[in-house]
Amino acid sequence: MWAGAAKYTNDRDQCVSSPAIPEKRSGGVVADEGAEAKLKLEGQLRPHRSTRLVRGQSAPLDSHSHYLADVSVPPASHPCPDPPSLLVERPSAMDFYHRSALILDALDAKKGSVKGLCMSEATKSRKPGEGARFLKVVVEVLKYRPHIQHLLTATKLLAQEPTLFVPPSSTAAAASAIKSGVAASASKALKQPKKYQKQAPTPLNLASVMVHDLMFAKRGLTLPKEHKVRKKLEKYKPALDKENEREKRRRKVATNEGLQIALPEKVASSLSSIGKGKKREHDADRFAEEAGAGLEAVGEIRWMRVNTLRWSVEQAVEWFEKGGWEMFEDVEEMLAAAQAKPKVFALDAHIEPLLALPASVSLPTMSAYQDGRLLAQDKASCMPAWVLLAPVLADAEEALANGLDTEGEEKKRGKGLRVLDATAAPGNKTTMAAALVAGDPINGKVTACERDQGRFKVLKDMLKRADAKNVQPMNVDFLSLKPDDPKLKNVSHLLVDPSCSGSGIPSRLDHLVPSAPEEEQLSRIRALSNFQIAILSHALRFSGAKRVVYSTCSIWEQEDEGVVMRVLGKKEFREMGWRLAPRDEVLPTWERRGRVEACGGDKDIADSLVRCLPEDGTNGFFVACFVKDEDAEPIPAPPIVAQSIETAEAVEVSAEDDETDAPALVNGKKGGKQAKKAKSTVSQAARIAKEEVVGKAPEPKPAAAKETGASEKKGDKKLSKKQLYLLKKEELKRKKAAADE
Ligand SMILES: C[S@@+](CC[C@H](N)C(=O)[O-])C[C@H]1O[C@@H](n2cnc3c(N)ncnc32)[C@H](O)[C@@H]1O
Repeated sequence: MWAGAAKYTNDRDQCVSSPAIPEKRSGGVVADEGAEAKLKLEGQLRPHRSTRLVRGQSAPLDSHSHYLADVSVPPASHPCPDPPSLLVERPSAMDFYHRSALILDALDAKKGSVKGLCMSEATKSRKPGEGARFLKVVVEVLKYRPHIQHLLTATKLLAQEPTLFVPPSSTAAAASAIKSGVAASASKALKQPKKYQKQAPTPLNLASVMVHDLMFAKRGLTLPKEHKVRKKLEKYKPALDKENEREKRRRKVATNEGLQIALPEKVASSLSSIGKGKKREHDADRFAEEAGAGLEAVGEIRWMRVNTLRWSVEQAVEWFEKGGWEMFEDVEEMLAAAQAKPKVFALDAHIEPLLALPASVSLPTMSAYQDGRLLAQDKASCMPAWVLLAPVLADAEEALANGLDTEGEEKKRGKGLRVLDATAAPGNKTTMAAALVAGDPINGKVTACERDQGRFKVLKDMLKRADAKNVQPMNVDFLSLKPDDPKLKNVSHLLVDPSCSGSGIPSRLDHLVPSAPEEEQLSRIRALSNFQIAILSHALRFSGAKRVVYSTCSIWEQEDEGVVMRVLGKKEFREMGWRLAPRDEVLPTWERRGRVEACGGDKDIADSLVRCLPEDGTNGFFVACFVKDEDAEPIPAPPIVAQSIETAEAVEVSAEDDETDAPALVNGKKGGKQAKKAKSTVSQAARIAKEEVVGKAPEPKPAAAKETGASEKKGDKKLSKKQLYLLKKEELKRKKAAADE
């Protein structure tokens, strides 16, 4: 292990907050004051040195003390350079409501998907089952949200109780803004003080979560009976009930469920099993984690990867057959047979360690899933590691078969291969790559980079679960690694699966959140594609790199073929010998390939690429494989595609988008190292994206020069209305063509 790795893997880990406080649950949310008292008795809680709301900002417990618990401040000498969540030490009874409302705020600000944000919030405290509980509560609130907002308006609850949902340190301006009934100005007023505001949910969302529990949760509000907020809210119950009944009559529905936004049946049924009973908590967490990564069953198939670090495909087949499962060679046949017999499975035709089961299969009952011998991973998500490493595996087998097992021939069988996963969490592709290169004859290693601290923890959990001992995880920004670092010179194979829009994942529950205006979406996608180009370009610069696989779970051309064409358009990479691996090295029998039109009409380029859509039984996905041949003539510049001349734009993009995952939050609200790092990533992305057909990225101009560089500035601006119109038209044409197919 090299020194840098140790720094990143160990130091930060020690910064985890004090042990998670067990909670006494009484329903959907948490009431943990009893637990806290118990812990105090047991001496597990650090004594409260000072009572503050935020670090360095003292605020006596005032009349709002009902709202938030006090927070103990770590001693000045605390070794942690980056103290974790400001709420961590002593969550109040309101904590779960508060954090659920923060998730709703983040959703409203388009900072991620429902599942991704729930998981990301849960990783802050790492309580078992918390991700699933957030998911359940947030989805329930979202389903009722329009109705709850109606109730709040009709009963004037927010206006009459201006401080009830406002954190204690908020200014009087906030209170008066709320009184005026304008939620937007209230939340604007809450922007002060900044540090605190970072942790304060908007009153509207906090009220929505609490009114949801008061009105629609089976066990009602889970605050202690004497809690001031509970007592105040309960006074409004008769008025809320009255309005609720009136609304049911008006909408001609008999039950409260009739007031919800409907969920697709599949999503509803998978959610209904979450959090039922303590036994299922672990599974529920896993559900949320997998859902966050877009790994839940798509359509009729549940894809399961045999984790060859713990098991072999042969052992898996034997295990299934012993348990009365019938094996099929063909997935379609298996699905047909599943109508009559649920215990059926099939071997996948494209990816060796992959099995297909009926989507109805119950994972909690499957011991091989519980102990990590089988991992739930969508087929498309297995493609990148397979495409990256299948040729090495084939070479190794051939070399062994031909007796090339001597010292001098080791290279030919891939011995000691070094893989680098640039953007690794939650670790599905990392663990698959690790499994493919582990043990004889390759004995390879994987270095896994993950920039986000919370997601890094998820990555480490996944490595443990998969028993991936040949992986070196690093909590680091991949862009900060030096491609010519001598310690990384043996890295020959890279996985680049950067944050993307996640538009290929059909079950992200995003229909519960109003979609962003189109222009906003377009600019977000442009920013994402610039970021993706930066990460991919960085990977191609690694001195020992020979094969680089780029993938997204997006279906947008701008993030898929668009990125590939813009990278192939760079003279720098063509001169290094980079090109796309031909179809026969990239899942040759997979039928859906790149879009010819998006590849400037070049059929060979399109043929080298793999696309997946939900109708293929997978998530929407895209895979491209770059190979370097330094001895061959550089490939000619590819055709220029309309979108490839889109100008780069340092658009601020939201980060913890999903597990599915977007680049880190760069909206100026996120302070500290993380934000600075992220900001540098995005501006670097924007700068690199400016390199078009030739040359290096221009050095950033001094501020004054920027001001006067009018013509260049023009090019850097957002798309014109005409460009937007053309893009939209193109998109409609494509959608129509896809529908006709
Ligand atoms: C799409 S996810 C990767 C999913 C992963 N490959 C898997 O299969 O489980 C992208 C991840 O990259 C991380 N990321 C984004 N920018 C990064 C950077 N510059 N360096 C390292 N990690 C980054 C995000 O935090 C996110 O966890």
